[in-house]
Amino acid sequence: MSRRHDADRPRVAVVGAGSWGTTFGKILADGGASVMMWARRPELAHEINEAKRNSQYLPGINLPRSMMATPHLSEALEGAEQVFLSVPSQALRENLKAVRPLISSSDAPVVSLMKGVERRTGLRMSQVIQQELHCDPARIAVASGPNLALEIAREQPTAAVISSLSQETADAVARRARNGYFRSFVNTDVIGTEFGGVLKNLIAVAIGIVDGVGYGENTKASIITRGLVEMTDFAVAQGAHPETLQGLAGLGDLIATCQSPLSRNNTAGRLLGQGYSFQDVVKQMEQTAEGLASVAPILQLARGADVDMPIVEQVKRVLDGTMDPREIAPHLTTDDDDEPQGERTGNGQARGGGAVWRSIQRALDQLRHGGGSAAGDRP
Ligand SMILES: NC(=O)C1=CN([C@@H]2O[C@H](COP(=O)(O)OP(=O)(O)OC[C@H]3O[C@@H](n4cnc5c(N)ncnc54)[C@H](O)[C@@H]3O)[C@@H](O)[C@H]2O)C=CC1
Ligand SMILES: O=C(CO)COP(=O)(O)O
Repeated sequence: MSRRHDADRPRVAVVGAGSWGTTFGKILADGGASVMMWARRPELAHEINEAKRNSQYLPGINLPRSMMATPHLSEALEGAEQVFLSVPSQALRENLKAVRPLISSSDAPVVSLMKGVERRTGLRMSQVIQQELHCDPARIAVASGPNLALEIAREQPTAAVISSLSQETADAVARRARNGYFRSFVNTDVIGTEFGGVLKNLIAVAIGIVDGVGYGENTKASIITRGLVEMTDFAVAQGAHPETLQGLAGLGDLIATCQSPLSRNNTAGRLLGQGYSFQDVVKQMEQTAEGLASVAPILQLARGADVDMPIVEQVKRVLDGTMDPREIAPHLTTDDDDEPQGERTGNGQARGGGAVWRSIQRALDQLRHGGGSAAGDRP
């Protein structure tokens, strides 16, 4: 089968042909683009081209004819109007070094589909892209939301947020990344959108631990609810808008990832809760569970911003083997001398405290004064 672009369709490139890269390629192709995937392994590129399948990552899914793959990065990127990146976060920087000379004369938007931070630097993926490509940040976008790959590959409807400092870039990417089963909203809060995706992974690991030890719905509901406060306090302290964490990239993704056995972070947590060590879990995971590498840098950033993250702290302790998973709770059980806290005040934290409550109040104020809906994702 030929791997030539259809001249009538806009060309896009997707770097990384795992479960999300391949699914996003299908979203783009079903939205009208001619998609060239870069797959590291030639045999995977061959399977995508010849069988229109990616049987390892998306069993049972037929891929569209307008989706092709190549093991050659230069071929994937040639003439691409938009470039989507979907490799594990820890591998992004090394891959960008190869991408850079190939797109140096292009001003195509570069879009991160990833949900991790770099372990060594604590940087978000858009920051790593900016550093390695030396490009205008207005060219960079990120995509995030409740997007379990296999559900989307089965064309079950969902939505996401495309975020860029440039409204124009966000709009251009959102127009490309939409079809009958996938709706892209836009915002300009890159920090909130990226951290939403990173942080919900950590809460999903905690929920997996709860499942693994066999606790029930109360424990999960309280960890999800307090987890959202933790996520919001952290993200706001880093410069995010609280509304973003109430949207698809925050609450939406938190619900999807915490509830679904398809989630790799949730699965990794379940194994930890069942008593497997961190090393055993890493060995058993066949796909990327970003949360495992993000815990330490997130806690370091949280300490720097004076934000408490008791749930994420417990995940770290379980990963380190210094806490029995059965001690998992929405609070640190070792802090039993704490004074009672106001539920929504976030414990008076430095800058992020009370962000959830403030955003709810702002929304209520706007409604009361006839100001329409609260700020946030817009289609
Ligand atoms: N799978 C999902 O449902 C979703 C995943 N994501 C994010 O997408 C990103 C990619 O994850 P998945 O595709 O799910 O992971 P995956 O484990 O399914 O696939 C990762 C792909 O990257 C390749 N890879 C591994 N190491 C590499 C390296 N050093 N250089 C180049 N390629 C390498 C693998 O061969 C594989 O093709 C992650 O940040 C994840 O959080 C975001 C939304 C949904
Ligand atoms: O980000 C995801 C869903 O939105 C996928 O979650 P996992 O990486 O835990 O599978």
